[in-house]
Amino acid sequence: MSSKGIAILGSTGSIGVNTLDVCAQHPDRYRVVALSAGQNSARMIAQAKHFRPEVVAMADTKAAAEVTEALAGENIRVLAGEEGVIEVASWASAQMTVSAIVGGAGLRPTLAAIRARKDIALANKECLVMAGSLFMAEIGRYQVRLIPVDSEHSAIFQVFQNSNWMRRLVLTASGGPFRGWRRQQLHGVTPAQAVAHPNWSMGRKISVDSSTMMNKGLEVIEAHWLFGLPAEQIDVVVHPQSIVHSMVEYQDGSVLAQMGVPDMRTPIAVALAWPERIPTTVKSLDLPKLGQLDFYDKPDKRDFPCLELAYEALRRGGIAPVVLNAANEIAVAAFLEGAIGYLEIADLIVKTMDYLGHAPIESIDHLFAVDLQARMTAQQLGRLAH
Ligand SMILES: NC(=O)C1=CN([C@@H]2O[C@H](COP(=O)(O)OP(=O)(O)OC[C@H]3O[C@@H](n4cnc5c(N)ncnc54)[C@H](OP(=O)(O)O)[C@@H]3O)[C@@H](O)[C@H]2O)C=CC1
Ligand SMILES: CC(=O)[C@@H](O)[C@H](O)COP(=O)(O)O
Ligand SMILES: [Mn+2]
Repeated sequence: MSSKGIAILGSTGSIGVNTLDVCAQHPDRYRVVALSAGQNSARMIAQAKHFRPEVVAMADTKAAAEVTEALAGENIRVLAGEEGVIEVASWASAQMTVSAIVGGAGLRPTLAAIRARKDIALANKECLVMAGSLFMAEIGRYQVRLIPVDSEHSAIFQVFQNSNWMRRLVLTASGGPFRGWRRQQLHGVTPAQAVAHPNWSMGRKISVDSSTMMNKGLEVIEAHWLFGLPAEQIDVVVHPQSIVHSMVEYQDGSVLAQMGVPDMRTPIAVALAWPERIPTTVKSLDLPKLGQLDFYDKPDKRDFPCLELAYEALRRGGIAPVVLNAANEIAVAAFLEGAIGYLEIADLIVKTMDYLGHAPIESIDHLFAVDLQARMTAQQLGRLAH
């Protein structure tokens, strides 16, 4: 059996570390050939010494200089800046690129990987939120395989049969750390409270998104592009245990769900091995010990407006999802820095979407221009420092 070359974008993050863990369990199947990250030079140096890739890249040039110095004499190329990350994404000996940079910064490198004909294991949901139709067109044009890593979309992918016979998709949402809270209780929420997800250990940005329900909104848009169903056929149900990762209801009434303990190494292993399966060290699901699984309606939009904002952006199309995503990234970063309060996250997204209005997206260059404009607008409307 020949081994598969793997490039990982965002190797120092939560998905990146879990991906390396799965690869380490199967050294005969996977060769880690290229790694990239942002600023965490210490973690990258340790990963490079352990996995011995051919190349690593740091988006941050100071971090790249630190990695270059630490890896002198190790026969590992070190690249810097976004160009370096793009080289890693399209590295010649990689067959698959794992897209796990957080936020819109992942879009250019992931498009580069597609154009270099790499199969894509996609964790970065922002790519599809921002560029859905253009992104899927590139996947078709370059004839590469796109396998979702996001747990809900991996679940649907695993039980997917034929979209013609689907009645609806049902995405499960944990409800996050503030499940059941009302708007008046959310005023004084702190970053430490917002990143404390009840079931998953994840990066700070997606953890805040889970707490506002924006994560589920982004996932509705992601599901639309991956599986081709309109907003009206994509539902959300709250499931606090995160054991049922999502469901597909077919027109004959049959509902297929995928279950497992909440551990991202399962969807990562599915993406790396598809259409085969590989063993992982993920614990078995002990249903008698769990006792029961609970399901509730999604929260009232007056308490958690972000989910409905995302549905609205999907229905509007054009620039709306790009603006939604950009404003959310600015607002979440500002909240994490203590510059705005928790409830101002949604307020700033609404203001930015209202300010920029409706327009079609004409090209990928136009999309990046709108993204930049939306980020600057959100900063101005929120009176935030650039
Ligand atoms: N964590 C999870 O369980 C899940 C995550 N996802 C999605 O996967 C993606 C990654 O999430 P997660 O792993 O939690 O995030 P983390 O914050 O843990 O990791 C983000 C990674 O991206 C790198 N990075 C950040 N900015 C840049 C940049 N400008 N250029 C290059 N690299 C950059 C970081 O590098 P450094 O730290 O070195 O600065 C880090 O390696 C997100 O889109 C998220 O929505 C989806 C489902 C589940
Ligand atoms: C692990 C994963 O896929 C996350 O996107 C997760 O779904 C977040 O949980 P929420 O359901 O709370 O958004
Ligand atoms: Mn998810």
